[in-house]
Amino acid sequence: MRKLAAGNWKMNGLKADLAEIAALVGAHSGADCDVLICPPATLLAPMAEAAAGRIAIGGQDCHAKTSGAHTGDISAQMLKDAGASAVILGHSERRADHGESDADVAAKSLAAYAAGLTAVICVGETEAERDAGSTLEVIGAQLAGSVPEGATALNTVIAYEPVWAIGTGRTPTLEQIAEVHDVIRETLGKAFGEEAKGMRLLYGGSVKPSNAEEIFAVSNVDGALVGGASLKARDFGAIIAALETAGIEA
Ligand SMILES: O=C[C@H](O)COP(=O)(O)O
Repeated sequence: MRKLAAGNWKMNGLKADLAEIAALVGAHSGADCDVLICPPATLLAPMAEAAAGRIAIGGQDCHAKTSGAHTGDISAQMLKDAGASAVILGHSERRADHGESDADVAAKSLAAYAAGLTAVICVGETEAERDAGSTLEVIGAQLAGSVPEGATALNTVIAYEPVWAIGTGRTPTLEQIAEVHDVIRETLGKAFGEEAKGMRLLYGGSVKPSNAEEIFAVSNVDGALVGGASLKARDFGAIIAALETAGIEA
């Protein structure tokens, strides 16, 4: 399967930062893995133009409906229209800041499919849940509630992001990442059969150039969803290079 390096710019980036995309496209448009950058909505269209189809561009959220009286929201169709081919859904920051439930994430995923976007559906446990020994149970429930019927290897990517590892510089052990990713693959297999084998499973949470190689060598890790280290072409480029190497060695 082709690996995926996805960058989530979160609420960062001004027009001046489009230079990072130009640098990334210049250096990595022929990469031996897929590259996706999800900028804030204000930069979607100019970034898609700068990327010129050589790397993929995605949104960070979408509404479950296609249009209507929903001030401040963006539909999947609008993301597509602006040049996106994917959308991150159910990120823990959306779940925490906007009270998004698994059912909301499932509804948004269906909207993404209908618009022809790939849904990058995020799951992950809090530190308290890990300490309580309920990580696998939490992930299982999030998958069951957030990944809708109709999910395929083409339209769905799952990102495992332990909440306590996001932006903290802390990461799970490689064994802990393997344990969760293996369970995600198995759980998806029970729900979606053969399709699950081709669904890409990304790890996210404090991925950086210095730890990317060892994380990409872990079983069932098919790429990464990178926050802070995706903001600079140089750092993200190093992560892309580590993923390309992992793909060749696999
Ligand atoms: O979506 C990306 C993740 O939340 C990871 O963020 P981070 O790489 O800054 O820890």
